[in-house]
Amino acid sequence: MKLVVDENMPYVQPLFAELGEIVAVDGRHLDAATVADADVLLVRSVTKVNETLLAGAHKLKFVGSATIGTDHVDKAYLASRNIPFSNAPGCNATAVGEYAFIAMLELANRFDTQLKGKTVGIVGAGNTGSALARCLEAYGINTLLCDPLLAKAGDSRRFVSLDELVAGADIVSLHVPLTRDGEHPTWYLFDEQRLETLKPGCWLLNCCRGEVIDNRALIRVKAKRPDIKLVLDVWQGEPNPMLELVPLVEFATPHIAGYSLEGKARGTFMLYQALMAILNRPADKSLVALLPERWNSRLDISSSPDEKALLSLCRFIYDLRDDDEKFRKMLKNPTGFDDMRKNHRHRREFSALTLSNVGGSGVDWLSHLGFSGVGL
Ligand SMILES: NC(=O)c1ccc[n+]([C@@H]2O[C@H](COP(=O)([O-])OP(=O)(O)OC[C@H]3O[C@@H](n4cnc5c(N)ncnc54)[C@H](O)[C@@H]3O)[C@@H](O)[C@H]2O)c1
Ligand SMILES: O=C(O)[C@H](O)[C@H](O)COP(=O)(O)O
Repeated sequence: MKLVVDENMPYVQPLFAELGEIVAVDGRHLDAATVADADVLLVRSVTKVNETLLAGAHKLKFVGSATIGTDHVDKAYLASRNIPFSNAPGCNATAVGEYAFIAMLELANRFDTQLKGKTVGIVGAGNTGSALARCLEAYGINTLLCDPLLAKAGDSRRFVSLDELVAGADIVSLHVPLTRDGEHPTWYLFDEQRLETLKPGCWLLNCCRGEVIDNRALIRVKAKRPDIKLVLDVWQGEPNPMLELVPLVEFATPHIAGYSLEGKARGTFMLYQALMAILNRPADKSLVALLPERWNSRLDISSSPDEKALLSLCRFIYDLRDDDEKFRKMLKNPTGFDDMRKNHRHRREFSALTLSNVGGSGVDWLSHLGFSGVGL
């Protein structure tokens, strides 16, 4: 069996080697010839999976994407060829939620204000939006959720319309899939008109797909509205973001919000489970056995941290400033965006760090935030 696999997928050898020959490829430049005799194709978001790529791949038994998003996959085409497809819903949701939460703490620190007391609007309350909401609620932040599809499906949480969210939120964080059709398409959901209605001093974060914001309009609006502060992990036209947009952004990263070690590993593992089920073979390997141990030293805290101390704690896990600095330097190189993604040193999730409360009570919220705890 020949498995063509994106080279940026960890743990492929231990999970798939028993099935046959693994050919690791640069997913951004994968061509039809390379997949022509593949039995299995495992991709990430940078590979366009469509008729152009697969018309000659007659042996293909399975296509998997180790990602949450599926806008790079022509699922109707796969269905028309009866090729089973799986993605990895939720695999990196914790990573995205923690990234957005940390970014908000960083913004508060940079502008000498407090996250505490602000209202955060979350557009799209699925896996990543909910992961962010959990962090915010653990820290006592008021959230507004907008998700007309979940509202219609009977989700019991309280939802508001997008207009209400934008009118009420001091911070807006985007967590929707990229869609062009249906009742609630998200392509340019934040167009010039919508961007202009953001509250004075609003912070806007995009960790979903670049094209959910009209980036050209964002540049125009930002010129008129310097009060708006931006965190962008995703960009229209990746891997070539509009270079004039980058200096307007407070924290800029190359689509790595979901790049925790755990998140990437879960993505590969979910495809392993899906493929084994299709091949009718036991999926007897363990994800926990693949991952490195949690950090074994624990951090003692004597009292509930204030916001500055919380930021220090978060920076211990992930210092967003480092990636932002690297991103701005890397962009000078034409392949910098992808190079940085390829060589990214995956961060751990909050749960990798064990906190111990040596001082008493009042710190339960840190375990709700995601940290592992001893006596919290
Ligand atoms: N930056 C990254 O590294 C990264 C990582 C993971 C996911 N993503 C992107 O984020 C997207 C969301 O991920 P998820 O795990 O939360 O997906 P999800 O499917 O669990 O949740 C998305 C939610 O958005 C809602 N939605 C759809 N259209 C909407 C609209 N017009 N307005 C409001 N809500 C709408 C859906 O009902 C759904 O509940 C993915 O599709 C992917 O494109 C990016
Ligand atoms: O949809 C997703 O899961 C994310 O956007 C994913 O983390 C993107 O990473 P990539 O597949 O491009 O490596």
